Amino acid sequence: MEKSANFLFGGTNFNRKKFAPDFAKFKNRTVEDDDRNKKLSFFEQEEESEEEPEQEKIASSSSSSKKRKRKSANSEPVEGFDVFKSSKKSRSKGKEVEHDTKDETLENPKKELYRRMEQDALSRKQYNIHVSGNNIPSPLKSFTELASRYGCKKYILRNLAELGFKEPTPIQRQAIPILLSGRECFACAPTGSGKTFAFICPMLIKLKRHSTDGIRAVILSPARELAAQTAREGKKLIKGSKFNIRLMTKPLVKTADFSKLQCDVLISTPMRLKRAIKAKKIDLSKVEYLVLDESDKLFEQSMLKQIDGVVKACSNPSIIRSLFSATLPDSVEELARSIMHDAVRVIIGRKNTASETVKQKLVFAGTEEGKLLALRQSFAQSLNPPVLIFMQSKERAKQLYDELKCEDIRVGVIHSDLPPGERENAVDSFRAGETWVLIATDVIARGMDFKGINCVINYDFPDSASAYIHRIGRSGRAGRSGEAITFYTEEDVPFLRNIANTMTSSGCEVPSWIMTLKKKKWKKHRPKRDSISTRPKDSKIEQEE
Ligand SMILES: Nc1ncnc2c1ncn2[C@@H]1O[C@H](COP(=O)(O)OP(=O)(O)OP(=O)(O)O)[C@@H](O)[C@H]1O
Repeated sequence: MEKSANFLFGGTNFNRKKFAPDFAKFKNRTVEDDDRNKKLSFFEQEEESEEEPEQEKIASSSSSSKKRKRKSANSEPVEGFDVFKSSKKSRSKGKEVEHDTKDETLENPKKELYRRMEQDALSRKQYNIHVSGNNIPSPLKSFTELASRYGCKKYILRNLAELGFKEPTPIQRQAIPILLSGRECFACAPTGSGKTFAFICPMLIKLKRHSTDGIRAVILSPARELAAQTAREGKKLIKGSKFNIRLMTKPLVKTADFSKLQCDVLISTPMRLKRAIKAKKIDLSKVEYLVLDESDKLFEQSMLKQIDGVVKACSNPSIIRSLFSATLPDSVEELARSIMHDAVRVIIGRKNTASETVKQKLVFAGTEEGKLLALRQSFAQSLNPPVLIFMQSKERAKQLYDELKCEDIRVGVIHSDLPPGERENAVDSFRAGETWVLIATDVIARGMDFKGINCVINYDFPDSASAYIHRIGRSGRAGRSGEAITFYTEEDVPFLRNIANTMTSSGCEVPSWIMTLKKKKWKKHRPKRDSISTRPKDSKIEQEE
């Protein structure tokens, strides 16, 4: 027993001196404090009585402490203080009570704190949650805790239930309480593990209700399709409320009067938002929440300038920023640490690994012609749609589409040369099952949640390990199983080892000769490849003439 306790608290030494103010909170709690809290709850009940959660609004004190309270060591939500809140709640409702009573808590704050720490450690171990930072809030046990701990409105819980979500995913268990307690965070969790709701849910709970005060939350996504998907997912969660979630579209940037626009949450790509900022069309000074989804992509050189512009425009000093991705390079972590305030780091499982629910295979195709033959053969043998095929460039995506479009396969294509409407159609038709095979560039490699993709084919070898992780992560989402096939030619062999490492760390077997290859440092591996065609060269010449 003692052994397991040592294990759980390995490296953790409770510093009573450091947390003296928090002990004082336990000791100095008075009847007035209780009354004050009751008044706050009542005030909130008056405002939105039909939506008010049944359980006591523990979060009222934390929401009133919004303005940079996290800067003060005294007011930070230390774990002991959380315990205090939940014991108060359990007295009032008699629910979720373990065995703590007020007296016990007051007399034994240290014991209580240890108990909570032990529970948190067990829970984090169970869900493979790794955290670092100060005073990290306990992971959620269930969605209902959102009401009991944070005063979440009923409609959100109802909508989560309607979506069929029975319990929070590991990233939701930990990231939601962190953001709800007013802390900044950067998080890395596998593809398809529910990161979207991990940041939308706490945002809506904290914003509480629709307001005419202007934009209060911004979510940045690196691609239009992902921004549109995030807006759609967010709207599922606000059903039954007056919240306004808006997607920044081209017409909106051009024509909208943002000073009059009803918008609580704005979802945009960095480019579109930067344009609106530059044209002085939009005021982001009241933004309380900023989420950088697929943060490592957003921090790439091509987007960094726009991100910088948006971060600067969100000038509210109390802003809470968060970074989410399935891949978190050390450089992004460093950047995050330097710009964020007292941020909590959350990693689910092992950092930068592929989803374990995807069966991964490497296939040597020899030449470009060999790839096309292999693809046709596999379709002829067993086409199990939906299938997503990734290409290294829009030119190659067009070429493959031209090769396959006249065959019996319902095939679509998406790349950045297509007009927005056609891009949207390509995604919608694929979602609706009208196209079985979607040929794509990396524009949809990240974040896109197509239900039940059976197979991802990396027709062209990905240009980085993170591209590989995101591409194959379009399959095997939300616990489902999936498959990923990666074609390679001689040119790709030097880079096999990097993919092989990712494969083995997510439980897939890799031929031993690949593991003996030298690891190569890669910078965007996109070799010049022969064009895609199986037509005999002579017939091509005839046609060109
Ligand atoms: N608590 C939950 N229970 C069941 N399903 C969930 C839960 N939360 C989210 N999902 C579903 O899981 C799927 C993947 O979620 P999401 O798109 O947020 O993944 P992600 O972690 O952002 O992936 P990626 O890294 O690819 O962006 C979605 O279909 C979503 O509806």
